[in-house]
Amino acid sequence: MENGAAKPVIVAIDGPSGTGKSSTSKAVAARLGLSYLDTGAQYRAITWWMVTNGIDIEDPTAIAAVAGKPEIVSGTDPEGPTITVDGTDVAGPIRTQEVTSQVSAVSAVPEVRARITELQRALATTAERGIVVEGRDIGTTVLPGADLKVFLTASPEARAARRSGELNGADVNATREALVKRDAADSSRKTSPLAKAADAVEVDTTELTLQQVIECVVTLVEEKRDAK
Ligand SMILES: Nc1ncnc2c1ncn2[C@@H]1O[C@H](COP(=O)(O)OP(=O)(O)OP(=O)(O)O)[C@@H](O)[C@H]1O
Ligand SMILES: Nc1ccn([C@H]2C[C@H](O)[C@@H](COP(=O)(O)O)O2)c(=O)n1
Repeated sequence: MENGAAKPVIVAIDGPSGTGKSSTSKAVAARLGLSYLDTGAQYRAITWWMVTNGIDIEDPTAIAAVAGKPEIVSGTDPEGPTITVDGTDVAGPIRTQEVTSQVSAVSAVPEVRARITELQRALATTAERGIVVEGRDIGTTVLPGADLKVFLTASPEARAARRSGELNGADVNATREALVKRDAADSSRKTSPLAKAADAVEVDTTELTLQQVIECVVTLVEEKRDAK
């Protein structure tokens, strides 16, 4: 690039729930001076709006009809990511059990995915230094031309233990069942399901510390960036 400025690097990090996508992506983006986008937060935000406005979550046609209404804005600073719906900060409300239990149904509706995918691509193409985008279909559908694709995995037991720790010792078995159920729904939907891209690097995080995963991904990004 002219003036010696580095070319923007686009990183896609996908994987099932609780594999460490958010923690890893945020840390990698902060270390490398990149933007960060949590696409799960966007699907949670539109789900929050549907729930708040009394839309029947069992009715995909009703969801599709209003999918274009809420204005969802994501702040992409990895040191303080933000998410608003129609100007309201929803960072807290989108993490409730009510939203978590309904987000798979809402995110399976093609009109919802088209809307959110458009927002994601706009943010990715305007990130000056590049961006780390995490989700379920980033490498396969949203940014198939990403410079680096990483697919994080971990055993359901490890993921449930991590989540239970976050939820102040919630029952590990119930947590495990809930995340396995959500992964099954996310993997089996027709439109851009949770899937590993053929050219993604798979990292099994079961036996790795978060710091080890971060170092691994930072190295992968630096290798790609140096080769650009
Ligand atoms: N390698 C790891 N070892 C131990 N704990 C980890 C590891 N990676 C992440 N964690 C912890 O597991 C929890 C879940 O991580 P995180 O939210 O990053 O996962 P996620 O894949 O983004 O999940 P979701 O898709 O449900 O949002 C967090 O408390 C995080 O600190
Ligand atoms: N690219 C994405 C990101 C997320 N979703 C859906 C499916 C998840 O269950 C839900 C919440 O994501 P999380 O906050 O747990 O990462 O959002 C999706 O369909 N596609």
